[in-house]
Amino acid sequence: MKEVACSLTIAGTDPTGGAGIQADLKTFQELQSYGMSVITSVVAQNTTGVQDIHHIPLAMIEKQLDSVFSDMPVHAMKTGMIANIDMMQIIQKKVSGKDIPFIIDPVMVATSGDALISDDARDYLRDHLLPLCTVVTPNIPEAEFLTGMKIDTLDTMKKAAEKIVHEYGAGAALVKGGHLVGDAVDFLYDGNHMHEFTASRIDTVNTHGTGCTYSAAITAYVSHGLTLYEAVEKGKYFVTEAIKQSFDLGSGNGPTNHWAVRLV
Ligand SMILES: Nc1ncnc2c1ncn2[C@@H]1O[C@H](COP(=O)(O)OP(=O)(O)O)[C@@H](O)[C@H]1O
Ligand SMILES: Cc1ncc(COP(=O)(O)O)c(N)n1
Repeated sequence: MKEVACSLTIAGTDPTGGAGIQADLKTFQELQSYGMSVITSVVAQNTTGVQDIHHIPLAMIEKQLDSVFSDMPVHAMKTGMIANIDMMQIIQKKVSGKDIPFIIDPVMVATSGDALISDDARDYLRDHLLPLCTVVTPNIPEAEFLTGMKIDTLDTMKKAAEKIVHEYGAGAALVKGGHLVGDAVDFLYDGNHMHEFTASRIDTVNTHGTGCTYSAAITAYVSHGLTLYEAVEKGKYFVTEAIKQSFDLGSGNGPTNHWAVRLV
């Protein structure tokens, strides 16, 4: 029988296919990890913003998780948009105690600026989900919220990564610098070592779903058995190429190109 790596995403949707569950599944597919998904919220959104959000009933989120975990192997899992505390509690209950690498993309606000989760859910995520994760992947505004720090330099990015690990108990923190100026620099801190991943900044507005794509790539690589460092190194290459060869689709922030690495 053929062995296959399996990845699970627990997140919200994007009908235009650039972010959320759709971006995660496309990325898993490109990186040859069998993709599975549990939907938390159906989001009416496009490249210009969020038009509406419909939350999946809690019992249905729980049943989807049970459907996957009772039947399928999961070699790595990630979360994206988890809109409220009730949803977080269910996910906390279902992933606790499982010996599966767990990547949290602490999605709070869409690229368009629209809020995707409630204010109190941000606190809950920090206090109750971070201690469960292998790595959390905040962008600058998310890292600022998690740490209460002003982050506007490479040095403050590193300090935030250290705080997220030492004060909030995340297994590791990958603080992403897409929202700063200059090179696109990310820092991975694993409790012992600080690693830097740098790419030249690409001049484009097509950044819808970059965080989803990056965290999904890391999840897929980890599902294949790569170390976290190796997964982030390869994930950074994947997302950079996906931005470099992004599509001018829609009238706002267009989507990244998940085929990019296969094409280069
Ligand atoms: N214009 C850009 N050029 C190159 N890399 C970028 C650009 N914008 C973002 N990135 C990279 O894309 C990844 C996602 O980062 P970021 O935009 O900070 O996250 P999010 O999508 O969660 O807001 C990071 O590796 C970041 O460095
Ligand atoms: C359902 C959902 N999840 C996440 C994002 C954030 O996307 P980005 O990667 O651009 O921050 C989004 N727009 N929609």
